[in-house]
Amino acid sequence: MSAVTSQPNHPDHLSPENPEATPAQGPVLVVDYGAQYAQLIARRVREADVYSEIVPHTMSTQEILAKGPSALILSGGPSSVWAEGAPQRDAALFEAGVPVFGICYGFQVMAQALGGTVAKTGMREYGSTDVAVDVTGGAEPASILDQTPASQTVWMSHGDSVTAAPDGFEVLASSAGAPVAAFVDATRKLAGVQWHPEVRHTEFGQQVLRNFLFGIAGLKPTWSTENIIDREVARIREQVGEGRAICGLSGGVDSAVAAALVQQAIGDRLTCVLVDHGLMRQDEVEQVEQDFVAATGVNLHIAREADRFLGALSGVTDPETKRKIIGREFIRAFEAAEAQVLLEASSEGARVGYLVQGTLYPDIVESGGGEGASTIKSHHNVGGLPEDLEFELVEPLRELFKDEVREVGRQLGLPETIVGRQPFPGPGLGIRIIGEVTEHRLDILRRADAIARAELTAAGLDDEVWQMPVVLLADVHSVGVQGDGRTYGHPIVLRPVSSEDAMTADWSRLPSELLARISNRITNEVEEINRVVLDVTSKPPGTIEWE
Ligand SMILES: Nc1ncnc2c1ncn2[C@@H]1O[C@H](COP(=O)(O)OP(=O)(O)OP(=O)(O)O)[C@@H](O)[C@H]1O
Ligand SMILES: O=c1[nH]c(=O)c2[nH+]cn([C@@H]3O[C@H](COP(=O)(O)O)[C@@H](O)[C@H]3O)c2[nH]1
Ligand SMILES: NC(=O)CC[C@H](N)C(=O)O
Ligand SMILES: [Mg+2]
Repeated sequence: MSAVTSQPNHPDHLSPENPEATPAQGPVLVVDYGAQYAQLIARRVREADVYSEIVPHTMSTQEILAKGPSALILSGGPSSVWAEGAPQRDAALFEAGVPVFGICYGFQVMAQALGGTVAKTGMREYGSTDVAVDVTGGAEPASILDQTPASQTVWMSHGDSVTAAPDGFEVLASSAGAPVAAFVDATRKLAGVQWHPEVRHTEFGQQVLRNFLFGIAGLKPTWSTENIIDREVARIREQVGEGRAICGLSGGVDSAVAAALVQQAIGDRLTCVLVDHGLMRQDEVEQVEQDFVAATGVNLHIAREADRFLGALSGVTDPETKRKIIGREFIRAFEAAEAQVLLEASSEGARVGYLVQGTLYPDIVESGGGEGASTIKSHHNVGGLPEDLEFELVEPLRELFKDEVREVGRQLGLPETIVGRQPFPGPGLGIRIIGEVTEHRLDILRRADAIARAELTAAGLDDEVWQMPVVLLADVHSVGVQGDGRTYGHPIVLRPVSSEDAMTADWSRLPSELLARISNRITNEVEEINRVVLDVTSKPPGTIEWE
């Protein structure tokens, strides 16, 4: 399951010019109904050594079958099967003899197409959910729940539920909000689950997928993989040729790995640019400047642009507007840095042309870049890019997830202090102040954040916690009593989460002594804060960042 054993969703791999990659067994096609997780499903199938790629739900049944799939997986999606214009599927797809597995919306589509019932029961389930497996029935010879326990915790994200399975199906499991949570018709090789087996937080998810692929569909693990590093270095060389590139470098994992790959491809024709947008954490810019260059030897230019960003953000409170402004100003800052970079490289008059970004697949899908996927939030480096972008983007990691990127970083020899670093969003503290972003509010948040981070580190929990945003509720006040006097200060939110790829997350159960220490220190040392609250929401339904 390492980065180097995963394949992107790239049609070239199945093209006739690439006979080596053309498997005797047709691909498992993931029909994307606008899911956040379609790419994750394809990745999990490939991790089971079966080739998989994604097709849009707008493809007709005939077109899908013409691709010769060995099996189909219908993904989740934001629609309700009852909504007008909701994507549907005719029964022909299920009658073609090709094994089909439905996940969440795909499960509901399958149930509806074959005569089952889907209803809005009013019982919605998001995040961790208990399901009871019906062990009495136990579909023979193969069930998708083989080798999983009678009671298990899965991750759900649904409002509609299947209340009656179609004829010929056996109901395998139920939950409080999903009377039919899994079903199978082993004879017709059709099966489905209401939950998400593809996310890491679903404990037996990979087993369920394997049960479908090997037990129900009878596939063989024939897919072997190629090396991501070799492939990406070759792609970058082809794209950039003899040109020059700048890389937006934040000190985070993704840009560090992207920079290392591009450096391997084009050497010192790469210059890294760290934009100090005034939204960084305490001492962060200085730290990246020293430690990063020492560890990697990259050519680093620091663009000091706090005035540009804070000016543009003045008076803005809407999260998407903030994100778009930050995305635009990042590009303006890179353009301004370009001239300086060329001057330093004595190539005035030329153009850099290429901008390297550490964009990952989750940034793209959350920005609404998947097939029919909802926009959850516009990541500054994707959905926040301005229309008049003149750089050609170089994004060697855009098909990968964070755990894969960390693995690539390790293979490239980057130190653990960089590849193990907790993520920090490009828009920085700008999306952790709920309300307008001002110098004063940034200063409050920076001081509180520094305390929380120092205490987490002192407790030795940096590796266990994926990240811990500290969020300032700048427009909220609450009453307190300090030194026998009344205060009317701001609350601050701690959002520690565990995750593997940021697609799903759970709130971290931090020791209460640690929470007490953080709360005590922040309220004592940061005058403007008189209350510390803990966010105990999983993703879904929450996201990790508040904006
Ligand atoms: N302050 C910054 N200066 C320059 N580029 C930046 C900055 N912040 C973010 N970027 C660019 O935006 C991309 C996306 O940011 P993101 O935070 O997702 O990645 P990262 O910072 O590299 O890694 P991590 O997820 O570990 O924080 C980065 O890879 C980088 O190319
Ligand atoms: O570079 C980034 N630019 C962005 O605009 C952005 N928004 C969220 N994040 C990070 O992405 C991961 C998932 O975050 P959410 O659960 O809040 O969507 C978490 O790790 C977030 O910190 C961002 N990173
Ligand atoms: N994640 C999903 O596929 C959700 C399916 C559908 N939109 C529901 O809420 O039930
Ligand atoms: Mg970052």
